[in-house]
Amino acid sequence: MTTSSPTTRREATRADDGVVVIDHLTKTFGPVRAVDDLSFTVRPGRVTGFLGPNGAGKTTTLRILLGLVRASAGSATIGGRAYADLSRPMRSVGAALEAASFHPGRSALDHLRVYAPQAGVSDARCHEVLALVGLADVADRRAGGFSLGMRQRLALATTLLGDPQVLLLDEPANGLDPEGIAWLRAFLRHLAAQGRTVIVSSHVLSEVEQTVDDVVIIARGRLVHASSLAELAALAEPSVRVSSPDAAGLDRMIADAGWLGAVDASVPRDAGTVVLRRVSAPEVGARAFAARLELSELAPRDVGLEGTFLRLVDVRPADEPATTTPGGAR
Ligand SMILES: Nc1ncnc2c1ncn2[C@@H]1O[C@H](COP(=O)(O)OP(=O)(O)OP(=O)(O)O)[C@@H](O)[C@H]1O
Repeated sequence: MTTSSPTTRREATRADDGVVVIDHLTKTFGPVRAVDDLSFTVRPGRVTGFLGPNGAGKTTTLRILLGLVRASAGSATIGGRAYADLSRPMRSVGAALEAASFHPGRSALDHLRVYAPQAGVSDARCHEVLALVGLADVADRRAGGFSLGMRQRLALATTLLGDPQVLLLDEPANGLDPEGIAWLRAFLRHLAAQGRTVIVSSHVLSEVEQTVDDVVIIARGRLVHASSLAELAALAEPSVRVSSPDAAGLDRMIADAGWLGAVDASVPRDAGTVVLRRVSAPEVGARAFAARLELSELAPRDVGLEGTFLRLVDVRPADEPATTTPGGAR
């Protein structure tokens, strides 16, 4: 704990309103451990990607945060408070979790008017959020005729009604065309720059990697990795695809070099072709030359961020520790 002057403490308190803390959170559904002793913190002023494969526990975590599901153990708080204890929830947090459903016969504006009293906002705010998401021109059109992208924008407008400090959005780019995706990225960055906490969940990193500052990656309900996107990029490891007309010779070389553990088991292994992780092309070239092994392919692979993400969420032993620092993932 650091001491601070009254002024800075007041500022800090305001910023703290947007801090989301998941603390040793566990949720079981019968025999299923959907969330398993999960802890992480999300800060305001940044866009955070909440990532994990299907069934990882993202929705359950966010539903607990929104007070829709009760935790089995641990806590999930916004600005230090559980959702149920927030004095004006729609001012604190706006969420678009499920694929939004709208009354098809209701106009975009009327849809927002339904939620306005709950958010404690005026009719003017309904117009304002429609303009913010680029739907002002279709305010009076029926939502039933909207494209998926327009429905996503309307869902976003709904979450913004109460001018919330924290935004929780589940796969918000889904259904948007490239122009819409570019708009969404700029918009989310703008919201974070205003000091809001923006959490975007997705099961693919590539969908959000141009939008997020930070990543929280979970798998099987557990934390796998939490860092800035830049730190995640630093975890990329080299990998190389190697082929030889002499399949037996290739196997021998891999064994002699002590690379059996480096063979990527997730890549189909054709006779005479393997993918080696954490091994560089020059290392393989030198070994092959020394072993007088003919190679027909020696191709370094750019795993990219998505590759690093997939490696991290790969099924790992249940007791293997999560990583929160670069270089610690093994
Ligand atoms: N109400 C429920 N009853 C029983 N099991 C549930 C319930 N809700 C979630 N689960 C299970 O908990 C696990 C985590 O599900 P969750 O929906 O939180 O994952 P997710 O990361 O959001 O996945 P997706 O990306 O597919 O939405 C899954 O095994 C799921 O089947």
